[in-house]
Amino acid sequence: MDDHNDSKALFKEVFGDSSDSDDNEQQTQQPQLELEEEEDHQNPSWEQIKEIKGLWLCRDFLSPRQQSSLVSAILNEGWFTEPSHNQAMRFGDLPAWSSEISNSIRELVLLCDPASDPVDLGTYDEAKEACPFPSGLLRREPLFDQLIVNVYQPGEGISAHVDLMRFEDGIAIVSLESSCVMHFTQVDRTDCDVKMDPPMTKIPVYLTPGSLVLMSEEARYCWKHEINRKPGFQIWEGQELNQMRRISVTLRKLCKVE
Ligand SMILES: O=C(O)CCC(=O)C(=O)O
Ligand SMILES: [Fe+2]
Repeated sequence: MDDHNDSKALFKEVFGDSSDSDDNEQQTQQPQLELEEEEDHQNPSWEQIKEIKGLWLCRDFLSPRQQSSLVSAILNEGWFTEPSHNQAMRFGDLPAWSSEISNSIRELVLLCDPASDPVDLGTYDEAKEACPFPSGLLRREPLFDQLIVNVYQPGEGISAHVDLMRFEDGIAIVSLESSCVMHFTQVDRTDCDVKMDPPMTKIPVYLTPGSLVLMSEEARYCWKHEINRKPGFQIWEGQELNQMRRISVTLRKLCKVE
């Protein structure tokens, strides 16, 4: 309990807290990840991975200060006290720091969501293509209700997979600590006829600490993602990456059960 409160306080200190701004206001969820904090100014910019529809990267989603605060909040949860504990999964009511991330993702994507700017309807389709998260998904409540935190020691990664179909479209991954290369390969399915030349190309995506990956549509359903941290696989710009511990936070939404 105390640990939880400590981490909440720590997170508030670094990320700000809008809940005590006006006692008379209804307790509404406000975006609290102040990504444009004064002395910790970040300028988050989106990069579309052009080979993979629906794959977006925001390289400077969290500032170094926000990253260390988030790492502390995660470690303060007490989920990783044993070296053998390397994954924690939570459903439903997620920790405050995780809601902060969700709010921040929503806020950041809304800044370039064509549906929130009806003026330029002529180019709506183009603008939709250029949006990091489909509008329909962005408006769902909650945006995410499942959380996985993975802690990888050097050499450890995750094998190629498509996330389970029990999760809706629209997945977010925040990277912390060690940089890594995530590789994407096409799934071998007839309903995923993604045109690639040559067809089995592996697309590497460099994930730096503080970056955010958003996967939807083809990226989520038609491509596997993997992180192979065995020697010889973590190469970026011709250099083998120096590996340390890596932490990732994955946010997803469970499909509704009919
Ligand atoms: O650790 C990561 O960056 C990816 C995690 C992941 O793909 C998953 O949990 O499904
Ligand atoms: Fe995954």
